[in-house]
Amino acid sequence: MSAIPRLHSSPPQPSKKRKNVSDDEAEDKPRKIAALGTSDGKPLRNLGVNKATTSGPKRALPVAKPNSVGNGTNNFPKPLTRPKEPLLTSGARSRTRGTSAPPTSAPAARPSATTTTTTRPATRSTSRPPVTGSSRGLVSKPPGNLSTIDERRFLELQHQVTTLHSQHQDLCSQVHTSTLTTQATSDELAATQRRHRKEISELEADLRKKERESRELAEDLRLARDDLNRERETNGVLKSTLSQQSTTQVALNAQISTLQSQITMYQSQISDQTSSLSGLRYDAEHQEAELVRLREEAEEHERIRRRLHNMVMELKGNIRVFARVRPLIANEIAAEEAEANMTFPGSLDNTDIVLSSSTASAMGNERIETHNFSFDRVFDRSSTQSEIFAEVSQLAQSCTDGYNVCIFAYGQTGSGKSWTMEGGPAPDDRGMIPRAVDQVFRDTEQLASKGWSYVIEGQFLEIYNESISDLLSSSNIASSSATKHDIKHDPKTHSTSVTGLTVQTLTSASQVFSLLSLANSRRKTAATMMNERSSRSHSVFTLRIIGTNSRTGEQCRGSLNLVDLAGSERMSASSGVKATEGRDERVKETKSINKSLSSLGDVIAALGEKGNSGNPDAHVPYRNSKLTYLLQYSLSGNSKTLMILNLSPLAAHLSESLTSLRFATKVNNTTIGTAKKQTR
Ligand SMILES: Nc1ncnc2c1ncn2[C@@H]1O[C@H](COP(=O)(O)OP(=O)(O)OP(=O)(O)O)[C@@H](O)[C@H]1O
Repeated sequence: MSAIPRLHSSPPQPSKKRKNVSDDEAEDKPRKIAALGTSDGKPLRNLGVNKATTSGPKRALPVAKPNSVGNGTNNFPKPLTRPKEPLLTSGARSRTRGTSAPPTSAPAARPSATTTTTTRPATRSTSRPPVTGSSRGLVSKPPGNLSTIDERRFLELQHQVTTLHSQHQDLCSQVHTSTLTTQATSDELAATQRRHRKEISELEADLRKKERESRELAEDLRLARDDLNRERETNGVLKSTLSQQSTTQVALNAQISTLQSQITMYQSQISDQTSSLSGLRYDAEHQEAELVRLREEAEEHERIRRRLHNMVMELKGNIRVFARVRPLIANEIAAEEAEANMTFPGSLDNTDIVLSSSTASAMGNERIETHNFSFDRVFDRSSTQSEIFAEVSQLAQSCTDGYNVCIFAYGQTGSGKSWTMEGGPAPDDRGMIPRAVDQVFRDTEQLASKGWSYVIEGQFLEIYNESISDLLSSSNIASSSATKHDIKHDPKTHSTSVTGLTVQTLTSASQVFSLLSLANSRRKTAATMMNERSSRSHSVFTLRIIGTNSRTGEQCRGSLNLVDLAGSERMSASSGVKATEGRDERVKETKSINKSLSSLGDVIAALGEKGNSGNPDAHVPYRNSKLTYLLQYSLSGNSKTLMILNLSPLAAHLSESLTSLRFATKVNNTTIGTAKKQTR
């Protein structure tokens, strides 16, 4: 805006002139007022000037007529008022020109301020009426009818009029000068305005351009602000992340310093331990030698243990006999069957059983007989399976040491043989077979730490009417019974095998249990087909255990035979079958059973005699029955044999119980030599 000139600035010359004019007017005003009034200050209208001049030439005081100035037709001076400021508009300028400015030709004749006084008479003579001449005439000669006072008064007024005329001329000259000055100023102002308009239009164009630029800048600014806000948000996120990272870093630094101090501590410990390591190494070598020595010692202890265990078993007798009386079962209780009179004296060692029976004499008197029996252990009606196995477990352990072991269950039908050997499904009711199998697998696992590894094989057969059936065969029991099975002995290894019999390699006790249940289901099928065949047959479950010691190279071969014998009742007791066909079959069965059981007794008796005579070549009739021939190596002096005599609690079975007790006593009194370990 500095380029815009100030509207009120004007060239110095005209301004100075105008100022001079104003100053002159300011100086002239009091004089003019004073000149127009009387000496005592009264206004001129109170004077009788017009009245006085009515009679003379008409010369009125000049009255301002705006449109008559400068047109040359009116010579009256302009009123004694200050000239107006010229307007800036062209209309105003034109009016100013038309009223107060002289004609355009006037500037050529316009005198300067200094020449005004010298040229005034000439100007008056050309453009104004000859006022001065008539005035002089009045001054020089007043009317003759006036008094002296009035004449003097007239002269004074005339003088005043003259003075006023003179002043009027001066004022007109000043007005003219002012008009010229105003005209110049107006032209200059117009030029300035045009220049200003041009400048304004240029400035407006600039302004529009600047506004456009401003809008663009504002848009840029808005975008930049948006960017800035986004950057601020990002910055805030980064700041919070940074503060979290800083916190984590502080924690990590603390951990690092802790770890470094620990590392320093460990390094010092390691250096300490390194120095003691050589000492420890020396100790370790010594301890290793000590360990070898201890291991050898342990193996020696194991050998001693086995020897001592065997000695204990020998002291107990190679054929041992337990007697067990079963409790009454539900149907017997319901039928209120009478119990036999059995007592168990000697509660400390549990080895005795006393049966009392009453018979009527020929004279009709009642005769009471008591029968005392003594065995290795006697178990009364309340005994449990685990109590029986506590005595049997040592035998099961012997077979892993390389001995042949044979456990018989002997007794009449229904006396509890199967219950004792196989037991019931509940864990507490499990019999000797599952418990012995468990023990064998446990022992082989424990002996593995002493260098022993074992191969265990199993077979399960049945002897019915002197023929062998395979209870583990995949074919049905009838076709299996038709297959001929021969018994073979190997005198070198003292092992027995049966031709055509299924032999399973066993790896766990659970596998054995599934085999036993398979065999039982086959026996039940056979029982349906063949009339209580299970009670009339011998079943033999055999585990063969072959051990090898990887450290000592020692080998051992043992076997465990678990035998559930057929019912031992006599012919008279089993003759209750009415049908001829069934009776013949039962007679045949009974004969077969009695033959095998009496053969068993004969073998045991012969073994006893052999032991007593000291003749190793004495004959033992093993071949008299399939059962004794099969169990040859388990009954000989090289084996350990246990007979569990099962007894019925019923009074009705007392006679059979006494027969069984007498047979068991015979066995119990037999010494069959010293068991021999089958090792190489
Ligand atoms: N100690 C016992 N506790 C409970 N019940 C028993 C016991 N002993 C045998 N029993 C039950 O007596 C009944 C006959 O037992 P078991 O079948 O074992 O006799 P067994 O001598 O094997 O007969 P068989 O010669 O006919 O096979 C079965 O019902 C059996 O559950």
